[in-house]
Amino acid sequence: MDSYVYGKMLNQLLSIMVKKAKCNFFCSAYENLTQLLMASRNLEFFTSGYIIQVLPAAVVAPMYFSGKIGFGVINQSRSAFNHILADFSLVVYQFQSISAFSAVINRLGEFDDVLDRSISNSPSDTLEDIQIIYKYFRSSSALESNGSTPLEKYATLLEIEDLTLKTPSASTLVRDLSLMIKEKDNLLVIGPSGSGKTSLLRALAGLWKTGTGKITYYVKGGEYPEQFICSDVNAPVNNAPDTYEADGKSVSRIFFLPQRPYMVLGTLRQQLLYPTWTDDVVPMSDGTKETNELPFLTNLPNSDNTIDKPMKPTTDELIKVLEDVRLGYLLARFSLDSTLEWSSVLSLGEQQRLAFARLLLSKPQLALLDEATSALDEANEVHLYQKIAAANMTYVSVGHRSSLYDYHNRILRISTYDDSNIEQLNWCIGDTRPDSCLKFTNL
Ligand SMILES: Nc1ncnc2c1ncn2[C@@H]1O[C@H](COP(=O)(O)OP(=O)(O)OP(=O)(O)O)[C@@H](O)[C@H]1O
Repeated sequence: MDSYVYGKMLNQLLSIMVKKAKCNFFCSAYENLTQLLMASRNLEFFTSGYIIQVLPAAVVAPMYFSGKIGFGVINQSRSAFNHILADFSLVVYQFQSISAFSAVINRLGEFDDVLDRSISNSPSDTLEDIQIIYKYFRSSSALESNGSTPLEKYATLLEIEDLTLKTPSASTLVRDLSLMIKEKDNLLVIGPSGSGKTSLLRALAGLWKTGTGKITYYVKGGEYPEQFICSDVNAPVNNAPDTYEADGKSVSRIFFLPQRPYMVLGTLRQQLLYPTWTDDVVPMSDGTKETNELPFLTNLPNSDNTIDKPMKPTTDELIKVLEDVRLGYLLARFSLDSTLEWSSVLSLGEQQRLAFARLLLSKPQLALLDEATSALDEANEVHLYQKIAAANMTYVSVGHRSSLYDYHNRILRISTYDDSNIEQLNWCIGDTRPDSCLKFTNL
C-alpha cells in the first residue's frame, strides 16, 4: 500500500473520530466501525493484507510463484494491515480516555450551543448597559476647631443616578434609584427576598450590567497623587477642584465581599493575600521560592496594578489580622504555608471571617458586603463590623438581621417591584430607626 492511500485512510479515521466526538462518539461506536470498514473496503491493499495475514503461507506462496502477486506487495500489504490493526487497537486500548475526551467535548459543545442561543435570543440585547464611571478626587483636609472633620466635608465616594436594574430577561427589579454615599456613610440595604438587593450590589461592583443609569465612583488619590496622575488618569473632567476621570484600573479601592467567599487553591497565606496580592512570590515547603504558583490569578484585572495597592502585609500582620477576625486558633492547627482544600476545611462562618481578614488587609475606601456575615452568630458579626468601622472603612451592606442597624447610619429599603404600578418607585431611603420607611408601599 502506498503512503498516500494509507495517509488518506488515517485522515478518514481521524475525521470520523473528531466528528463523532462532538455527538457522543462511543454511543454510536457500531456506526463508526461500519464507516471505517466501508472506508477501507476500497483499499485493495488492506484487503489483500488481511488475506495475506490470515491465509497460511501455503496459500500465498503459490500466488507469488504463479506471478499473481509480487513479493513487495506481500510485504507492503502485511505491514499496512499491521498498521491499521494497531490503529484499531488504539481505540480499544484507549477506550477510557477517549470516552472521557468525548464527554468533555460533548459538554463543551452543549455549552457553546447554549451561549450561542443566549447571545442571539437574549432580550437584554435590547437593554442599555448600566454605566460605571470612575473619578479621581483629593479629600479636603480642613478640620473643625475641635479637630474633627465636618460632615459636609466628607468626600463623596459613590453616586448612583437614575439606576434601573433589570434581570437578563428584562424584568424590573429596582426603578430609578438615585443616592449618594459619602465617607463614613454606611448604608444597609434591606428588603424581601428576591427584591434585588444582591443584584444592586452586583451592579455596584460592575458584575451586573442589565438596566440603565449611571454609577460614579470617586477614587481617593490624596495619598499617592503623583502615581494617580499616570496612564490611568485620562484628563481633568472640568474645573471642579480635584476631580479627574480615571479608568477602571485605579479602582481596587472598592472591595466586594459575596456571601460565599472564594477560596483560592493554595496556602493560608495566599487566602489572606487574595485578591489584592495575587502576583506574589510563593514560598515553597523546601524553602525555595516559586513565582506564579497560581498563574490563573495573575491574569485578574488589577493584579499588575501597583498604584493603589497598600504595602504587602508581613507575616506578623497576617497573624494579627487572623486574631482580629477571631481565627487565631487556626494557627494552632495549620501554618500560614499549609496548602489545603480550604473551602472544605473551613466552615462557611470561618470562610466569612477570613474574607473580612482580606478586607482589613486590603483597606479599601468602600466595601460592598453582600450578606457577608450571614453564617456568623451575632457576637462575631458585631465584632467584625466594629473592626471595619475602626479601620475607617465606608461600607454598603445587604443583610437581614436587625442587629446590623447599629452599624449603619442609613437604610435603603427595597420592595418587590410591582409591574402593575409602574409610576411607583420601589425603594426608600431613611435612617436606621426600625420604623423608618415603613409607610412605604409594598413593605
Ligand atoms: N442571573 C440571573 N438571571 C435572571 N434572574 C436573576 C438572575 N440573578 C437573579 N435573578 C433574579 O432577580 C431577582 C432578585 O435577585 P437577588 O438575588 O438580587 O434578590 P435578593 O433581594 O438579594 O434576595 P435574597 O434576600 O433572597 O438574597 C430574583 O427574582 C432572582 O431570581
